Amino acid sequence: MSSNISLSRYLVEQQRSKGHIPADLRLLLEVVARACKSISHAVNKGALGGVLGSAESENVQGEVQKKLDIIANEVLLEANEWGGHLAAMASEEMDSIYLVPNRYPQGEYLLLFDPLDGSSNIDVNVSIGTIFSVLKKPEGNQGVTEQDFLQPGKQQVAAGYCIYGPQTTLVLTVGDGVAMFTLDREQGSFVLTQENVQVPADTKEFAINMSNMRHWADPVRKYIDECLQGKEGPRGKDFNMRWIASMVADVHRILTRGGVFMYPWDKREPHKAGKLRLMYEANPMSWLIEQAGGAATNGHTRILDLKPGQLHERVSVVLGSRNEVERITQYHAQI
Ligand SMILES: O=P(O)(O)OC[C@H]1O[C@](O)(COP(=O)(O)O)[C@@H](O)[C@@H]1O
Ligand SMILES: [Mg+2]
Ligand SMILES: [Mg+2]
Repeated sequence: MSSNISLSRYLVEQQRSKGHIPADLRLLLEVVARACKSISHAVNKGALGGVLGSAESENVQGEVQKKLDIIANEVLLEANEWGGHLAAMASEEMDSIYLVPNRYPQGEYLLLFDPLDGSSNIDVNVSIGTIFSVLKKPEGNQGVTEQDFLQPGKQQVAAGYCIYGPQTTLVLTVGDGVAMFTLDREQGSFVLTQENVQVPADTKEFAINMSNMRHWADPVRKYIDECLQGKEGPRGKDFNMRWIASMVADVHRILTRGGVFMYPWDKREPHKAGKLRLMYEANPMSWLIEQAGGAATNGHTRILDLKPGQLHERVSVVLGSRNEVERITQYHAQI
């Protein structure tokens, strides 16, 4: 159902009547949305636009980059660097931070992004997305360093993602709940399609990569074991499983109908806290989930309270329906 409220109008209301965001943050979010629209067009062209397949490069995490990883990164950098709202940006695809060049006006915000989430889904035409997080540059500092980015997720001033699926939908929070905007391709604009998104506290659906089961720690194994026992087990109900291998798509499902998502620490690489990145994957998703009434922990601690030690820090993630996240977190305390 269309509401005829555009993203621009929603943001103006957040600024003027609700006083939630200043004008330059509103303008920054408009630019991020425009960049997502442009990535959506590139995704839709697929093989016709020459955007499928691998590039011959690796990112800082040692992962082979897809062409679309690089294209999406460029689109976000180019769209945002000259607007005057930002001081610097950081991305999954760049080793270190990107300072807004001196020839452009300097702003007060820091933008972090995973330009293309779910890269393994690109070539097989399955949903992918862009994740973003906005922080305020610490006051009083001249210039920007990586240190300025290392703020806990609870200090985010805006966060969201754009999913490129059967529909392109931008999902946003500025600390006033979660709203969803669907791209109307005829109008060329994002239109409000859901406000006050709520994740139910209970669920019968979990999302985890089951192929890693033998590597999990005991609390995760216990939780999934109990789910798999269904009606006959201690939970007394049957569970369903989904795994899209794109965090954006899995979180979008949870925001839409509930569920719990886990990418836990495992024994394959014991020195790594997890696979997902704290600052531009876990933090923005955790804030969205909390704003929708859900919960997000690393098995022990609320994700938004974690103080990052480095830009590309990894983290174990448990998020979604509140009662399930609490149960899994309790298992970590007990076992
Ligand atoms: O292939 P796996 O190990 O199941 O991992 C899937 C996870 O990896 C990710 O794709 C990582 O994101 P990138 O595509 O941005 O590297 C998550 O979105 C997803 O939850
Ligand atoms: Mg990702
Ligand atoms: Mg990515």
